[in-house]
Amino acid sequence: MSAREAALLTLVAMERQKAWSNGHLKKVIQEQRLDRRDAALATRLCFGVIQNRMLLDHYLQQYSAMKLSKMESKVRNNLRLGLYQMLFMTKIPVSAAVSEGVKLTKKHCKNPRAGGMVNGILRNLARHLDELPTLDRGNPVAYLSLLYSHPQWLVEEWSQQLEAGELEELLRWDNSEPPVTVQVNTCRFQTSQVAAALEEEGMTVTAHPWLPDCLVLTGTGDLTQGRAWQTGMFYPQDPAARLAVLAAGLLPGNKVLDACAAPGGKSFAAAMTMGDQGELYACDLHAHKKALIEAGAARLGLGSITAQVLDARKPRKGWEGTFDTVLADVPCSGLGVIRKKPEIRYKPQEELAGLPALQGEILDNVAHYVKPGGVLLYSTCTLRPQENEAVVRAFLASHGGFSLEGFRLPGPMGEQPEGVCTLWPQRLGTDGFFLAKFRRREDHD
Ligand SMILES: C[S@@+](CC[C@H](N)C(=O)[O-])C[C@H]1O[C@@H](n2cnc3c(N)ncnc32)[C@H](O)[C@@H]1O
Repeated sequence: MSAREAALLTLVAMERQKAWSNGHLKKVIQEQRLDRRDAALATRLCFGVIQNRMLLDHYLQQYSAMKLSKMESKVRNNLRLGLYQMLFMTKIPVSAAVSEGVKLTKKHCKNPRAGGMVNGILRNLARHLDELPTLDRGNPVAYLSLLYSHPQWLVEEWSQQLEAGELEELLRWDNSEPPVTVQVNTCRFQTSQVAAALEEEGMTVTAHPWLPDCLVLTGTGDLTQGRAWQTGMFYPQDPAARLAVLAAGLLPGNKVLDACAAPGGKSFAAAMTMGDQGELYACDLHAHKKALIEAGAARLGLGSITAQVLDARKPRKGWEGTFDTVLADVPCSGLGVIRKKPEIRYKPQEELAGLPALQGEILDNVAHYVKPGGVLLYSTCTLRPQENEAVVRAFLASHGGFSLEGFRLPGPMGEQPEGVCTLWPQRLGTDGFFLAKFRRREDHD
């Protein structure tokens, strides 16, 4: 199977089965044994189409008599792949982008006329690539929305938080290629030892500019195949996710609850911060995810972690007031991690409406588990005030026993005296996160 075919099948699966791009693509790459070069090309094509879907569709629609929405999914996505290569992958000859698109359409589409249609539309576009109609700049939000393929409502929301230049930087950032960052398993290995092992596997390794024991990798291929992975030397995690744990100020011997823990990244970071000394309950609602946490903890050799299936909205007998720290890394809209999950931007806005209530419900319940004087750390990987500041305000208004407490983070974020902060990707070079640290008063029941 070619790289283009792998990308096409993933794009179609995303539309039909609501598959995640990354998960489905990895499966196809493994099943079809694509080599490193083809895997990289398939990934670039698939992510590129998702990242630019609105813009591609805007141009394609102007060159097609048939509505794109009425086309068979394989035809529509073949057109997108063809135009994406012409506009964004200038090293690929335009003729190859067209002919491969036509070939794949003929192979995969039921309608015998589909190949001819794809050929006609792509050839016509190829002839006019230098004179595509310019985008209307009349409405800046609509213009940026189309140029960077982000839904208009989202650009509108961010335009209320960021000035124009920064807003565009964020949108551009979302469509850029994310680096691979991993955290060293400091409980068992030195950072230099892990860097050397990864270099031996053929990767280029650099130390993260401001987060200790974090490595930035290029030329990775499938990380899980190497000895460094198999011996538990590291785990993949964005620096922002580790900051969310560092903000809590954990100490060896602490009793910690990670209430929404799967696949386990923050639990692993927490266990490492505590030198694997203490008790760490890593819980998640979904039974199948418990195994993911357990497998990760076993691979890393972290004995302090116990995984459990638990609904963070429901009281758990015997846990009231018993934890030094509770981490509430709640389910959210994920709009801070668009760079890694490009399709998350297209989630219908209505589907996000219930999230603040769910986040509030989880926070209300898990707050009971914090012992007097203990910490509750709220985090999301989104950049929407409704799921961030508004949830914090509502919590404070109904929990007189808790107040925000300042914390210090490594790197450019430094001191956070207010106890809340947004990690903006375009400023920090990380995923987008929101953190709030609450302390329960000693004298409050
Ligand atoms: C943002 S993810 C957590 C990521 C994780 N903390 C990490 O760093 O790897 C949110 C998690 O919350 C879980 N979840 C959703 N509703 C929940 C509930 N009511 N109780 C517990 N977990 C829940 C989801 O299954 C998901 O794994």
